Amino acid sequence: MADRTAKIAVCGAGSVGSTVAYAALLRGLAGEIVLFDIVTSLVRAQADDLNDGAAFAHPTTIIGTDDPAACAGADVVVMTAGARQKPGQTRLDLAEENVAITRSVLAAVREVAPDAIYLVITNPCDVLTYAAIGFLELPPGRVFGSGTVLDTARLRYVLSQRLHVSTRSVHALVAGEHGDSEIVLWSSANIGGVPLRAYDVEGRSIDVSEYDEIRETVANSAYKVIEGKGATNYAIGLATADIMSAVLRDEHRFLPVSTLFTGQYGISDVCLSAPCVVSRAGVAGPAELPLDETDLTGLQASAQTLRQQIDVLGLPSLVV
Ligand SMILES: NC(=O)C1=CN([C@@H]2O[C@H](COP(=O)(O)OP(=O)(O)OC[C@H]3O[C@@H](n4cnc5c(N)ncnc54)[C@H](O)[C@@H]3O)[C@@H](O)[C@H]2O)C=CC1
Ligand SMILES: CC(=O)C(=O)O
Repeated sequence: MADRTAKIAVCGAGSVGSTVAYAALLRGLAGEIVLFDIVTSLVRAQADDLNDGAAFAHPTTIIGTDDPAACAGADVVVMTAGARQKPGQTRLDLAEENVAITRSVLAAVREVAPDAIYLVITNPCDVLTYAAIGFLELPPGRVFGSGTVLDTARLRYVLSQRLHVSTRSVHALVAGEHGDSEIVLWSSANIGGVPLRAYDVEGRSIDVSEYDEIRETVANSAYKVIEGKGATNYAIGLATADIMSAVLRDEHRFLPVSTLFTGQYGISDVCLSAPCVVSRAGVAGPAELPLDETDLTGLQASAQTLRQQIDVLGLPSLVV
């Protein structure tokens, strides 16, 4: 059932922004969804197309506009505006251009939506989450990134296919950067409660020797899709709607979103993903799982990759 009082503002009405709005519409997350983009003809057309489907979805008003003032009073602001990867580019290659876009978009939206929860999708997601916390000058818990929620869904899909079980029975997480240095937390992975290392049902199991190849498959998934169709949009649309549900419905759900680390796992002053509790108040955490040495070292190395990028961009420190 749609929450008629909730308002979502989606900045950027390209592939990702429009699919986020579509997924939110289907899940009935809000009474009003505002799509904001600088390309007036595009944003109006996206809203018209979505409104044409209103008869088949939850009652929701969709507005397409080039005026950031329309985001006024939003409960959740989703940042998808910016450049996307061309085939062969990494997410980190987008940093400089997208930091500038994020700064200008969020400055305008914050004026009218100072009480919102801000969710960063634009890449490089972790670096931009860090930048957005600085630009917005809001408590870090009110600003976070989709992080490895999408990568975790990809991992669950790959494991479910190999083990022939539902994705819902796969409890395994991707953490760290939403990007090339991401890691799988193998030490806590389990299938229906059975540790992955001990799992052997109907002759199906995953050997430790397969871990690296599975991580590569998950980390390269976006490159493969971008090679084929120029962008990824459906899975991130669904992932973003799921995160927004955790916020708007105050679900207090553990999700691997990107948040500011302040000493957890020996990591500080960088945004990356580890399980956090997501609720109407935003994000709390990250929680400190008991990681084995390999997972801990991998997480710290991923943090180091992101920290170097933040240094290159000269973003001011968030942890003193
Ligand atoms: N975090 C994640 O898991 C994922 C992140 N992404 C990222 O999302 C971003 C968007 O991707 P797409 O939608 O495919 O790109 P797109 O090019 O289809 O759409 C981007 C939109 O941003 C708009 N825009 C640019 N500057 C703007 C400004 N100053 N104000 C308002 N709107 C502005 C453009 O007009 C365009 O419509 C990219 O950075 C991409 O890498 C994509 C998929 C997954
Ligand atoms: C593009 C991107 O970040 C993804 O699909 O993972």
